[in-house]
Amino acid sequence: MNSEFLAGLNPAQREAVTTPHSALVLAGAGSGKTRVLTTRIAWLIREGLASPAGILGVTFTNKAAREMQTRLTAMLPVNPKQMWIGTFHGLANRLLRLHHRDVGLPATFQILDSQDQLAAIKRLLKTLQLSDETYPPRQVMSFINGSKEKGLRADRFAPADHFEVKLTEIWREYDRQCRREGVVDFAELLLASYELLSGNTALRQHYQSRFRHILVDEFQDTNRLQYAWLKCFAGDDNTVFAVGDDDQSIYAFRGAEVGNMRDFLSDYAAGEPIRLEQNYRSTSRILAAANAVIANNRGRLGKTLWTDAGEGEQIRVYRGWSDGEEAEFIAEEARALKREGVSLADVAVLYRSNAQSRALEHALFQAGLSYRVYGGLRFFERQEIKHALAYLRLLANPADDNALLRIINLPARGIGARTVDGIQMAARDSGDSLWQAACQVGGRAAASVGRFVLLIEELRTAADTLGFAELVSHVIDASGLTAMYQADKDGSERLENLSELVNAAVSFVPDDPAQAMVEFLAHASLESGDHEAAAGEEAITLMTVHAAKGLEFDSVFLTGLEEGLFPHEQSFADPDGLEEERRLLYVAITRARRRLTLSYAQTRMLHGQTRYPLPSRFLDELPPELLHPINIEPVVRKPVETAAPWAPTGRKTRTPVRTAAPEWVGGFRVGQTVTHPKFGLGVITDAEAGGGESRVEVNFQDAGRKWLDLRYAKLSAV
Ligand SMILES: Nc1ncnc2c1ncn2[C@@H]1O[C@H](COP(=O)(O)OP(=O)(O)OP(=O)(O)O)[C@@H](O)[C@H]1O
Ligand SMILES: [Mg+2]
Repeated sequence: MNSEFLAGLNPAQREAVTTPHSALVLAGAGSGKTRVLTTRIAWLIREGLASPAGILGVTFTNKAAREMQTRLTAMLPVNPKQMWIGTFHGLANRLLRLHHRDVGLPATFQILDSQDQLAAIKRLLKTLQLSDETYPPRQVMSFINGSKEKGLRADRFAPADHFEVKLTEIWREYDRQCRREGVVDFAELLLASYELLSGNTALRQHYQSRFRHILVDEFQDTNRLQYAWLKCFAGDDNTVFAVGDDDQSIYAFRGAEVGNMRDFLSDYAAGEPIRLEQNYRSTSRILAAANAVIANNRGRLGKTLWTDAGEGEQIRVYRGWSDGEEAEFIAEEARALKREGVSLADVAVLYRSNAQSRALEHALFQAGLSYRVYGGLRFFERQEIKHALAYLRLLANPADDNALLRIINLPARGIGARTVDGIQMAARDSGDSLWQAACQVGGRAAASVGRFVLLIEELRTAADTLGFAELVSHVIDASGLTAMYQADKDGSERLENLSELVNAAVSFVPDDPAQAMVEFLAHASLESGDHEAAAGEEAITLMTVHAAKGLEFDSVFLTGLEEGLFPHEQSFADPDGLEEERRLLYVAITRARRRLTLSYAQTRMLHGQTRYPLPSRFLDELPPELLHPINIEPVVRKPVETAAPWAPTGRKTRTPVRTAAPEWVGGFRVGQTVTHPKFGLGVITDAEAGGGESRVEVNFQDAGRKWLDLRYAKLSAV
């Protein structure tokens, strides 16, 4: 039992690593849950209690899976491919590849990412001659996915009303279309592999005796289907080891259920959860801030978290006049850190919404700092990459109608929309794939379509002789994509990305070289946006708080702490929504090891609109003694007689003091927070002065935007 892996762990961690039973580790951020899980795998193998092939490990992102594999190969002489470590989707894909026949899929089935899925739904609505105003494609998509994530099938679904009857019909047709084309969406990956196992006792027993040890990280974010999926692997003799933190559950909007934790304890007779209470990540000030925020949530399972890392620096709070100024401040700070010798790889800038990254990217670019945006437009989602992949997909699977539609006239080769419609109609009538229909086109379009068919056939021949990476390169050139982007004066970045795609193909190591293309295409659909094109270079990490889960950085800038943004406006109406936002904030704060900077702006451009947000209510939930306002004069707190109606109970008021005033009108200026006896609290968004008249426009928290004449309006500054 005295493995070297146990040295350096605290007693609770050691217990978790070595427990012979199924167990749930319930512990706060940075307490070593992921470390314990990884160490447990290494320990089980080293002690001879498990073989690498007997491990099933579920992580939340592909990046986390890769990190875990890298760590394990450093600890043990194992081939990481032997262990099944991956995301739910990645593992489901692996299962379906092995058993595609049992679920009626072709060996080369393709995975639709959400963009592809949306395109497939739009195409279907057109075929069914349904209006996408009556049936908005996104709504159809979330109906289908949401239902599948509950383990449902169109045949067993009980529609609640006429609209759902119609949606269910579309769903049934959509599934038929996917089958015909040999494609599978994300929700289907999980559901089909779940049905495969739950419906086949022999197969289930096979996997149960293979994977003696099942380990799950970030367990709080599993949904019902994922829970049921895991259960298929867990027979009487398997141990299931799950680690999680109810305070970090941030995917309720996608059906994640903290209730799974309670079920886990009873389903696996796991006894009491194992608690880890020491945080090894953050300074005590950072931890105190996180603890203070999350204490405002109800119904928590309850945990203790402490650190002996020392107080550390205060948490800095910066207020920018605009989002641009906020971004410049961060760029300036990052530059200063770099001058001090801090590696940019230790710096992260986090935000609530992807749309915020633009201003930040701009400022970092201007400052000449390298950065990497995660989870924005993923590498494999870029249009030029999708075009190239569509050629490969059509080579791998001629029935892939999505792929054919994308490239039949791209680059333009004189095949008009009417010809494409004709092909679609012919395919519908004969039940053929679009490819088969295209091969039979006659008449005026025969020449142009014929050229396309010849091209694909030529590429297919090339696929038989070329290595995979050579094939990718050949496809990009022979298809005309290279020439198309060369002719485009803004095409140079796209050309770079295309050659990066060739690089990705060169460095891709398939499990089965004969299947390199199919495996690569699956990888491209599942990859969660952490393609490290400029790997090796030290760069600042830009990501959403959701994407930052499980990660840690020495310095964290958390931006956009504004009402409407964080907490997000969609959460206002619903106390559960607000609690989820608070958990998100808890996740964000606990990413920081040593230095945390919070920032907000008084004006922000979002989705093409200028907003004048109030500072986030969450700022009020942080104990003031932990904070160091950088450019805000001391906050004067005074009691209010009546709290603003939208304010949560217990909200303290604060007197924001503004930076240099751009424009004063009758004692007020744009950006200022004011109150009105009838309309309540608001922010001045515009002002006009002329003659004896001065007017201001105020955006009231409750009453919306109003122009007020300053001669009559009883406005007062807050
Ligand atoms: N016993 C220990 N001694 C020293 N460092 C430790 C110990 N346990 C964990 N750590 C370190 O603490 C940090 C946080 O660990 P880890 O990421 O495993 O926490 P976690 O509980 O998974 O956090 P999160 O909830 O954010 O996912 C890591 O840098 C890890 O290496
Ligand atoms: Mg973790």
